[in-house]
Amino acid sequence: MPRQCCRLLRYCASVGLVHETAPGIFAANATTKTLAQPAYEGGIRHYFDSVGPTLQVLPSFLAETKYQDIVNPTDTAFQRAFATDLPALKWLPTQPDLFKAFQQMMTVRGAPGAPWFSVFPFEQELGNFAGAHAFIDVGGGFGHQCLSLRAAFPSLENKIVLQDLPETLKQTSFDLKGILPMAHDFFQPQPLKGARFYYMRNILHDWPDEKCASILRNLASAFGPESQILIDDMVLPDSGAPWEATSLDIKMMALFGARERTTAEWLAVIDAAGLKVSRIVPYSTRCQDSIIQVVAK
Ligand SMILES: C[S@@+](CC[C@H](N)C(=O)[O-])C[C@H]1O[C@@H](n2cnc3c(N)ncnc32)[C@H](O)[C@@H]1O
Repeated sequence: MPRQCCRLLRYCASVGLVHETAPGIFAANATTKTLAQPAYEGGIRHYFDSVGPTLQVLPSFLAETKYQDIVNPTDTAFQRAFATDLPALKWLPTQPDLFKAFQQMMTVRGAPGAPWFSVFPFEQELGNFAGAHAFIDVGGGFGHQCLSLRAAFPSLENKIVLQDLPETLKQTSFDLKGILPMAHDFFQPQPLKGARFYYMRNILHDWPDEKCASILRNLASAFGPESQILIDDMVLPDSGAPWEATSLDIKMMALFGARERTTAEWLAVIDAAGLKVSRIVPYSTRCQDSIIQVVAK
């Protein structure tokens, strides 16, 4: 093996990324195999190429803005890092490689845990709903949540809709058979009326409070008598939040001018949209990823 490769692999072995089976001989381990999957590779690229440069400028950005709350998606450390006036979620789609890495990473976020619908009483809530669209994944990315729901509930075939920006839908390589893809901007009124579930995973944590209220109002405008919104996001504890949650919160601050939220903060945002919470069902213990069930007041 060339000396250069050996040197790099010796480093990888020292931090557990490969096994050193004999002097100068290396083998892939479970970590190597995980990180070689496109979704995890996407995660590494996203953190190196989009999050890293943003966090590098965050300290000076915070000092310049005198540690004020960051609530404007067009005035965050991200704009400084990438010399753009666009919000991160508008700029990233203009950079296909960075955007693909971000979307790939999202397909495995939370993947090792129990799926949300195995804890939230999904079937019971679905009841005998007979409308055309049972489940709309609003801002559903590459469609991974739609696919796992369809696999768990085959009767939902052709009743699940994946909505996202056209740039996202164009890039998905998943076989979306039985799922209806639809380009839709969630800052516009929801065109599909009367669905049972309007589901959003890791959407509202990307936006400041006012924008969240606007997204929620656009969904509520489509409510039929059986409709509800399911927000799938973290609920921060009032104290003692784990590092995974607090670091994601800082990422939301730095890139999007957004935040992870405590129960009180969720209740306030949902109330501002003229809606109410009917229950909160946590489904992952470590980060308190939860389904926040929202209904008309
Ligand atoms: C953090 S990702 C979450 C993706 C997916 N829900 C998940 O949990 O993996 C945010 C998603 O919002 C989409 N998005 C951003 N702005 C949007 C808009 N105005 N309308 C619809 N989707 C949008 C992005 O394309 C992206 O797929």
